[in-house]
Amino acid sequence: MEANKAIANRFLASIAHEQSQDTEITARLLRSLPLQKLVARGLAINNLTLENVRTGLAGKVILEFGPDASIEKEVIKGDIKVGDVVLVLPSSSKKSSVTSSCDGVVTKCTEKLITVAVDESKEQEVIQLYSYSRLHLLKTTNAITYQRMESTMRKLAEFEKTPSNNVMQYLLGSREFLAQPLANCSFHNAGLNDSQKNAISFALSNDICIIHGPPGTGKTHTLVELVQQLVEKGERVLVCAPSNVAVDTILERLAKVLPGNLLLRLGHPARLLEINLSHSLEILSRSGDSGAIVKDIRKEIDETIAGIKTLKSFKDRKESWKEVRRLRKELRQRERKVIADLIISSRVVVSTLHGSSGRELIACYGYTDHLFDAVIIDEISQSLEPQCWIPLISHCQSNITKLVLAGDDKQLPPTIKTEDDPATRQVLSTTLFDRLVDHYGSKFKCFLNIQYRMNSNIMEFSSKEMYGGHLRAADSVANWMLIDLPGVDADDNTTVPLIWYDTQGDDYYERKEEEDEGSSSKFNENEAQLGLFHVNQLIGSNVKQTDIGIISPYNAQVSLLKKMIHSKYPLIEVSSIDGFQGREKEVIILSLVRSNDKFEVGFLSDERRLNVAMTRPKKQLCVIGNMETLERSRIKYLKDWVNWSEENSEIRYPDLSEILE
Ligand SMILES: Nc1ncnc2c1ncn2[C@@H]1O[C@H](COP(=O)(O)OP(=O)(O)OP(=O)(O)O)[C@@H](O)[C@H]1O
Repeated sequence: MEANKAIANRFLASIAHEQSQDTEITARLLRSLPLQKLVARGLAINNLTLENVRTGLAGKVILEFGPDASIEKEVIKGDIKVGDVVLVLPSSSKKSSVTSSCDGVVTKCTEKLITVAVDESKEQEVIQLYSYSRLHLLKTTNAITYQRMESTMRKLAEFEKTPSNNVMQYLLGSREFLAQPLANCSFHNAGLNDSQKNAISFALSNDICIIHGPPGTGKTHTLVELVQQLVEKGERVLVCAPSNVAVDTILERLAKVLPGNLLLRLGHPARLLEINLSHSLEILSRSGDSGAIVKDIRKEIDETIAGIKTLKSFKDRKESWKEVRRLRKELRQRERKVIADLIISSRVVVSTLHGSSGRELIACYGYTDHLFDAVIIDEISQSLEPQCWIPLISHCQSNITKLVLAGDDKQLPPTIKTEDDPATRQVLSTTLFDRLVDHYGSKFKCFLNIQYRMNSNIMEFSSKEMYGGHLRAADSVANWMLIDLPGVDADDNTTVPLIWYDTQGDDYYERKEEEDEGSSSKFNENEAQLGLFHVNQLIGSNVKQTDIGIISPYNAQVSLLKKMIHSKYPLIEVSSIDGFQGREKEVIILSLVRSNDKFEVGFLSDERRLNVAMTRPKKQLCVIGNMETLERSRIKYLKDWVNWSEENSEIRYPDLSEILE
């Protein structure tokens, strides 16, 4: 079988399984937990009122919800965020009628307002929602992301022979890689280090390149310079990442170095930073002359819809809907042209991987044959491989001649929901980064070897175990400690980069959360007390709350820590390790939780998760955990970590009675 069909078929089966698992897990939770518990788990937002309905871009209606003022002062967001798919339901409705609700995508989520974009075809359901005084949102499975991966894989399978495009051939493993001599390059950013310069020159000279950037090594820095260089060469670039957060990070940096009119952000402008708003396709399409006409039509539609609410007779409502449909058709035609003009006149388009197959972009091929020369994908190790194919397959008409992938295979992989099928897990957890390195070795991989985040002691174990000892700390950070922060006192807690509170002994036994639908997590109360104890000491030494982060691999421990810490220190960030990937703090307290006689370590056995945890702090890492449980587990990485820590960190043996005083 041809390589394209083999890859596509492998993923098609896995995507289908993953989607069914994801849907099943969500459905089980929605079925079995009452609304209050769903809210407590962050899966629902209750007590909302529908305040406004307006027309969005590309056939979407935007529903604006606010908190029901008689019950809540603000929207209790839980885990619901921009990009999530939600069901909108009347608060009075029985769970059994969930299927008849209206679904949409969250486009904005603040304390005062949450907006949901629904398809215009759902207009009847939207009108029905108007008659309910109180509504709630339920987080549900995002079928769209699966559909896009699936249709991309189907298109990949349809190629009758290997495509002539070089980039595709590398991805299919059907082309030998021969590195080209490095182009001479004059860099805009004079401060780039040699490994960054090398990566940029390599990417400019070759069709394909992987930029391997361990934590804090300036991946984004490097990509920004690369984009500048490509634009100067006259190339059109599509920059993608799996999440909106990652996309916005790179957009913010690009906006500082590229002329505004060359840069365009696809997707909802909801969470864009102020500085990025001027690049939003939606905002730009509303300005200028053609934007003004489009705006007028939109206004007319919104007024007509608002009027429908007040109409009593079915016939009048039907007539008004007919008018809305006519206006929408006109709006779509005008909008399409305005949007295509904007995209074609830009040089760099930034979007999520899924967004790269959006209607707005694809419609441009009605006006031009060629949109992009180069595709850059950031956070490749957090993307499923089928996601990475989306920009390439959606724009195969453009005949992409360069692909640059950036990421780190030693940090957390994409989340996979499937638990019951190891084969599916294996297929999906192998990222494009892994597969290419497996096939081509390091032939087109460029390693960034200087990190600008951590004191060298904090970095050392990670460098040795995960990066072959090749990572170095920049001089500017190698020796920094908490005492270097303005106003911080010099004492035992601020002049040490690595601290371990060893909790071996009976006082710190782990406990299991009460079994609930879905899962049961672990927690360790006395470890949490110890976390609070260390925080008290740091605050006593004048370290700011906002400079401290507390993380743990277990959600139950995160909840416990939040309760304990936030009542006293509301500005300290408490998070799961997974939720903290890509972030940093001056000091990180890591609560490991596991402490048992069987030496079971659960989540701790994933070395990539621990690697993320230990590379978040800049000036101090404080680990709270039972060294014996780790040392006597069967996991070599954990044994090595304990042995290394015994030599290289300050080990403290807490006296619990003093701490609990
Ligand atoms: N050549 C350099 N000289 C000085 N500082 C640099 C250099 N390259 C990167 N930095 C700094 O290092 C920090 C990390 O850079 P950046 O955010 O680009 O890294 P990253 O690899 O994308 O980060 P992450 O680990 O979160 O993925 C930033 O504060 C950046 O300013």
